[in-house]
Amino acid sequence: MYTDKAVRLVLENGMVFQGRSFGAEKMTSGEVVFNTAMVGYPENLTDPSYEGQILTLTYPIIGNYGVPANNQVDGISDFFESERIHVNGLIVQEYSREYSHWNAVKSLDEWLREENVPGIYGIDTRMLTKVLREKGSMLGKIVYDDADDIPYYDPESENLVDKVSCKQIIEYKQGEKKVVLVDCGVKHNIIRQLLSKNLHLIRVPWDYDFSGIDYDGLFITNGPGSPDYCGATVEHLRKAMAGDKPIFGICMGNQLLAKAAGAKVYKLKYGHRGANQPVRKAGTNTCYVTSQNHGYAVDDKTLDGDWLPYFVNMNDATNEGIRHLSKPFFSVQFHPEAAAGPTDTEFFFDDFVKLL
Ligand SMILES: NC(=O)CC[C@H](N)C(=O)O
Repeated sequence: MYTDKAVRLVLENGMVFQGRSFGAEKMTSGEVVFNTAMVGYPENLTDPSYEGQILTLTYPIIGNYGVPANNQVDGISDFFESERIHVNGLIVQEYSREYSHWNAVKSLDEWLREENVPGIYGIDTRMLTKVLREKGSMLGKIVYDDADDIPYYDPESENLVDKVSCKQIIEYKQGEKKVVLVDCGVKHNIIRQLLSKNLHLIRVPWDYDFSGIDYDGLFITNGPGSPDYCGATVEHLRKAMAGDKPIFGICMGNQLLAKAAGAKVYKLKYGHRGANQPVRKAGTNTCYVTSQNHGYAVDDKTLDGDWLPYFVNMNDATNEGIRHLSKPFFSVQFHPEAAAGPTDTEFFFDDFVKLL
């Protein structure tokens, strides 16, 4: 049974939200962010880009479809986005004790306890989200009424990419075309997508100098925290950009490609996290609904003349992708692999394969 103790969510601006615990019986701290998707907690909790964050789900009833089994083929899980839960804590309005789904094998509460991650329910997540939208993302902590306080933890005080990237090269051999995947904290659905295109994937750590590999294309993954920690990746990308082999980046990959191109990246007030973020292809009226999870954005006004903005967010007009004018280099800030979310932009994987 879940812990169900009186616990508090405390924000760095002093606001306190009273709730009750589920999941692991443990206090926690991190950056409090919110995701507006209605479904997708198994994918979101295991997305490495959420490392160190306390995730608020704005959909008011969470847990009612349980959690799937962690079946894996070659280390790639069927339904999760990595090997473990990456959030430091989970904030929900109502936790559904009952669950029912064809592939559910356990409750969300059981899974959180197994992975030693605390949850808090009974929080007015609409009010909390309004606070985060007005004041910006904030540090926060989940603390117990009957225990000593803990300090705030700022996930941006350390290199999170180094924590979640693979530690050595992993090869997935299938087709003839060789793609180097620079792993900044890759979501498994990116690997599933690329393998479904029959590629020979060589997954390398974020700071690996891949220039010695004879590859056909380069892929830069998503990843947690500030892109400023990934100077090594940016240096390697710059060297690759002197040639003309195709480069495709997603999310952190967009930010790192932009930095390699000389542009600036800044932190958004509260980020984009959800499954219905509208983007428009620059210079057209073509729009897509996308899955997103990012706190930083590229300042595309700082791109030099060889680069163009590729997509624009229709809510706040921030950059959602860049492309090179003449070379086959492009990246998107949103998630074409979805997981969770709409698959409308999955065609980018085919676009990339056609360039190889
Ligand atoms: N999903 C991602 O790759 C996120 C990139 C980066 N950590 C950000 O928050 O903007």
